Amino acid sequence: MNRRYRKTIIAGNWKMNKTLSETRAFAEELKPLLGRPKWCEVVLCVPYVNIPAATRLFKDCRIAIGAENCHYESSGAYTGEVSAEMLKELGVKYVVIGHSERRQYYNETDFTVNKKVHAALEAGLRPIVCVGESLEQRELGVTLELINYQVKCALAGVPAEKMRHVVFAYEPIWAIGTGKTATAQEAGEVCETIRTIIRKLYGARVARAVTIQYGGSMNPKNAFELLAQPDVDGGLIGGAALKPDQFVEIINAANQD
Ligand SMILES: O=C[C@H](O)COP(=O)(O)O
Repeated sequence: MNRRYRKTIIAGNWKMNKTLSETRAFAEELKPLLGRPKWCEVVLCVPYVNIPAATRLFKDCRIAIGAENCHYESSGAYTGEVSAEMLKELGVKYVVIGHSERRQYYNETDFTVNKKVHAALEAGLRPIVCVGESLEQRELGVTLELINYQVKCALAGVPAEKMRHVVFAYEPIWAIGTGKTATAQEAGEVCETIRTIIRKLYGARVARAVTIQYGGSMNPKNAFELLAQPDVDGGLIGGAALKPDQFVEIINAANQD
């Protein structure tokens, strides 16, 4: 974390979990555990159907609401899809783009990720752009080349003045939901690489202001060490964000002086 230049963001990604009543129960349990907001911004990315309730339930504890995906067009004949504009009007602030589960199960490509980044920025949302390698790619030694490709594709055509709204999340696929975490060094190395790519594209001033999260089995036990890496500015948290006590412990790790 480098709080001098950029915001630390702890974001939960609930994926396809929690009904409306479970969302209410989560809020009730979480609120008494939350301390005073300090350094970090806290975000909960929830299923579309829970967004209206979540924006109301978490407003008084200053948790921003995010969506887990959006379409790249602003409207049209795309049955079942939701646009960035629609999310914006509901009070959504962040949107996860290009999560590996969407790339794997819904054929999202670096090309659609780029279109969605543009759509999110156009609508006034902050995209949390996910990049990361599979186990095979790590073992082949191509992680950094792949990250370079994913980051450059995601940012194609994004002007420098919009970059302060963009967040990256480095999520090694082999660490997602597996209990296997990247070591702090591995996470730090890739997050540093992402910043270097942004520096080459946009210059040092832009690069040092971009928040880069780590995601992949982050939990109360490993959060502090991961967040202590200079280029790891927060977390995108799946499983541990479903449990109020664990999520708060991670927020507390990010808030330590
Ligand atoms: O978006 C969150 C990531 O996929 C991490 O999920 P996880 O914390 O359950 O490994």
